[in-house]
Amino acid sequence: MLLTKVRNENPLIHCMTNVVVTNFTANGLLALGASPVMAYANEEVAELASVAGALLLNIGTLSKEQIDNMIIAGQAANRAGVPVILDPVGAGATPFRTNMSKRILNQVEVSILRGNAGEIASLIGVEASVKGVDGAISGDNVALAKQAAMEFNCVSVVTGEVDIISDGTIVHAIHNGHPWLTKVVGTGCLLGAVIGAFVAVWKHNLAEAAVYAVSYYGVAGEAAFARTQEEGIGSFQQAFLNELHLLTEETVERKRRIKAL
Ligand SMILES: Nc1ncnc2c1ncn2[C@@H]1O[C@H](COP(=O)(O)OP(=O)(O)OP(=O)(O)O)[C@@H](O)[C@H]1O
Ligand SMILES: Cc1ncsc1CCO
Ligand SMILES: [Mg+2]
Repeated sequence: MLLTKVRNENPLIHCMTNVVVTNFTANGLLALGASPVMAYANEEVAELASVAGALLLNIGTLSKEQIDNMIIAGQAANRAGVPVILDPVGAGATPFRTNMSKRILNQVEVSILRGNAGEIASLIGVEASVKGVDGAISGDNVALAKQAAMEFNCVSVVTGEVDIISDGTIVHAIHNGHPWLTKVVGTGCLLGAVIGAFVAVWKHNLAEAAVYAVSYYGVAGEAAFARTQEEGIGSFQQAFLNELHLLTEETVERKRRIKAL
C-alpha cells in the first residue's frame, strides 16, 4: 500500500546531503517514484523545506555554514509540519561531527534519526564498539535504538546486518538486505532519503513508514544481488536502482522479514 502511495503521490524530498552521494540519492529517489531537489543556499532553504514532503539533513561533507543552513531549513520544516530526517554521517569519528549532529538535534525537531550503530552510539554517549557476532550486534542495537528514540523524541533507525527501528517503545527488526549494500558508497545515505519519501506520504505513523521503507530497501538489495552476483558490485549498483524502480508491493510484502520485538 505505502509503495503505491509513494509512486502515486510522487513526494518532493528536499535533500541537504553530501557531495559523494548527491547523484546516487537523486537517482534513487527517482527510481522509487519520488522527486528529489538538492538545495543548500541560505536564501532559499526555508522556503523549499516548508513546501517539501520531507527534508533530509545528511552531514557527510559538512561545514559550519552548511550546518547553519540545515538548522534554518529544519526549523522551517518544523513550522510547516514537514518531517525531518537526520543522517549524522561520521558522528563519533571527530568531535566536530558529533557536536554538529547534536546541535541539529537540539535546535530542530528531528522526526527520524538514521545511522549505523557507531554513529547513533556516539550521540547518546554509549561506547561505540558495536561489531561482532549477529546476536550481540542486534542485541546491542535494540537498546541503542530505543535509547536514541527516547532521548531525541524521534523514531530511530539503526542500520546494519539487521536493521532496528524504534519509537522508544515499540521495536522492529528488519532481516533483509545484503552485505553488498556496504560495497557501494552511499547506500545508507540514500536510505535516509527513501525513508523521507515514505514518511512524506504517511505522516501520521512515522515508525510504520520507516519499517516499510527499510524492508523495501533490503528486499531491493537482495533482488539486485540475485541478478548480479556473477558480475560484481558495479553491476549491483545499477541493478539496485533498477530494483528500487521495478519492485512491486506484492514482492516486497512477500519477501520482507520483519520481527516485532
Ligand atoms: N551485513 C549486512 N547484511 C545485509 N545488509 C546490510 C549489511 N550491512 C548493511 N546492510 C544494509 O545496507 C544499508 C546501509 O546500511 P549501513 O549500516 O551500511 O549504512 P551506513 O554505514 O550509513 O552506509 P554509508 O555511510 O555508506 O551510506 C542498509 O539498508 C542496511 O540494511
Ligand atoms: C565517503 C564519504 N565521505 C564523506 S560522506 C561519504 C559518503 C558515505 O556516507
Ligand atoms: Mg552513513
